[in-house]
Amino acid sequence: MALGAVHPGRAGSGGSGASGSGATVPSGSGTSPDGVAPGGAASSAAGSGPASSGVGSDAGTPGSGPARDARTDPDDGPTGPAEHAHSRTERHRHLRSGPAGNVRPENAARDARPEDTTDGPTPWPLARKRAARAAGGSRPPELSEPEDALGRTLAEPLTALTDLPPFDTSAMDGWAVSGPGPWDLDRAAGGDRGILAGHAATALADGRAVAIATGARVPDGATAVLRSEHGEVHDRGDGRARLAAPRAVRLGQDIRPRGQECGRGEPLLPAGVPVTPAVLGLAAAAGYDRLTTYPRPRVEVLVLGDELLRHGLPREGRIRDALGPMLGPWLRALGADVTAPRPLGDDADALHAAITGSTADVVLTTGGTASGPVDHVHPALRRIGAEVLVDGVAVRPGHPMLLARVAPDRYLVGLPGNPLAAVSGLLTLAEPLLRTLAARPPAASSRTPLGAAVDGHPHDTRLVPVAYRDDPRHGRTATPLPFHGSAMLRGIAAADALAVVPPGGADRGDLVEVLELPWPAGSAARGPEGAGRPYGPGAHPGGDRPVRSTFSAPPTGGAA
Ligand SMILES: Nc1nc2c(c(=O)[nH]1)N[C@H]1C(S)=C(S)[C@@H](COP(=O)(O)OP(=O)(O)OC[C@H]3O[C@@H](n4cnc5c(N)ncnc54)[C@H](O)[C@@H]3O)O[C@H]1N2
Ligand code: MOO
Repeated sequence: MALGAVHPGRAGSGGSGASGSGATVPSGSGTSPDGVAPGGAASSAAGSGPASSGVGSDAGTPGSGPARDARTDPDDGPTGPAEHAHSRTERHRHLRSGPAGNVRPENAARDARPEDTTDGPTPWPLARKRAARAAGGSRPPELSEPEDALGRTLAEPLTALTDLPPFDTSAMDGWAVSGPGPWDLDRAAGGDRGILAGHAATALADGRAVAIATGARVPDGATAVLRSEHGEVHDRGDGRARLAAPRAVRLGQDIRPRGQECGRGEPLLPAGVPVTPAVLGLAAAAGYDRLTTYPRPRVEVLVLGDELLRHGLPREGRIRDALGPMLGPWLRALGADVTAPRPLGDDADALHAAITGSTADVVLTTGGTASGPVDHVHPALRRIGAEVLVDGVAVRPGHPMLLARVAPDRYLVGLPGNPLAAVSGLLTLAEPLLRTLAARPPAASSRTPLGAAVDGHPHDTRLVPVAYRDDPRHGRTATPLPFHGSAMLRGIAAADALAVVPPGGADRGDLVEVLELPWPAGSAARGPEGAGRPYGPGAHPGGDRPVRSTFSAPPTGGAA
């Protein structure tokens, strides 16, 4: 519950007079049009639009936050909105002059921070590294049942405990034949239905054939399997039949030889591989009943905030807890074991007791990271003498996020309360920490061209929800989505990934790092009214309907 969130310098920056915005509160209220309609009509009118991110209160204004105020940040530079409200034209001018095209040269010296400075927010890439290295590794490996092993990491190589297939197997329904045809059909050998999968077979003599099912063990003496659609049976009237093959039959045709996939003792997968459903299948086929895996880190989620409701509609200034329902499944997808989120309200003693009493590897708090009167996370950490490893990160949204060691091998990740800021903290700090604790392999870094320009924060990284779209010029692009304000989840709920936009911004077509989300790309919401509409001119999501606000200030909040 941060109070006083109105940015002191924002009054002059609001009120572009532009109409048609999705913002429902006036500038200075904490809801920024930045998150709503980057590049939208209002932004062009203001000349410093929402896309000039990092400029609204949502994107945060450097040096303005309580977390920063607590420790003077020499790197923050000027804090006034005027400094940050670069027009797109202005930004492009800077971009063109920079060698990498992204960082404005005149900011480069100011932005350069020594790798391990303890002052000021930690640069985003360094924060992720620190989180990954905070823990030495996982708890010791253990034998787990397949259903528990799913999503964990193999602690030992998977070695075949059997040949696969374990015997010569028919690949087709038809007949096992011995030698060149035609063949005497042996109806007695396997009964009417021939040899079925899972049944034993007697040896087949040269010149004879027997019906066989897919997956059945091929009898000794068989030289090939003839598919049912490729053979002709001629009844000889005396209860016997002849089988003929109009086409030539190759030796070994449609027989899967024993050991074709692997021999017993052959390595199948190395240690360190994540256990996917396919790995579970392979392990079962190869003879495993249980797997040796690294245990999942245990995470306890503490949801702070007296204003939060767990059911029903927002009322009397209170809102629904959006993080409790979201974080459990998200953390599970990141490999953690998560208990039901605990709502703690804004109670300093309850927080202290919950942190010190927890047996989880990681306590994850939501809200209370700033320095409002009921923001208890920092005081709680001081009270227990925790070692703060990351205290604020140069990223928008989410800059007040933090990471601390609260006891040997026990960690606390403090996520800011604004929901998209919490996602930012989850991916910046919790994901790398949990990756190490779960002994998961590092995520493959992937870079994708941006589908539209994104204005940058002067010296903080931005994380922007994107959807993958096909672009005639750039192929698959990461197209920024609207509704990416720190208090909003509408953009991320329609997103395939989060684009990492470097300080200074990036242009359409620039390759940017993307953080994949733990659900399939392409499953994001689409449609004309969906948040999946791309960012850019004409994509103003709030411009086509009235804004429901009791305030009379311009709905866009201007450049804010
Ligand atoms: N004077 C300043 N105030 C604030 C600054 C700043 O720089 N100077 N930074 C802002 C930023 S950025 C963020 S992010 C927030 C972080 O604040 P807290 O971590 O202390 O979070 P709260 O104040 O508790 O909540 C912030 C906001 O989010 C809502 N919230 C909280 N929990 C939930 C939840 N589980 N589900 C949905 N929404 C939640 C809460 O009601 C507030 O609206 O601080 C700013 N303040
Ligand atoms: O509102 Mo804050 O930018 O960290 O999300």
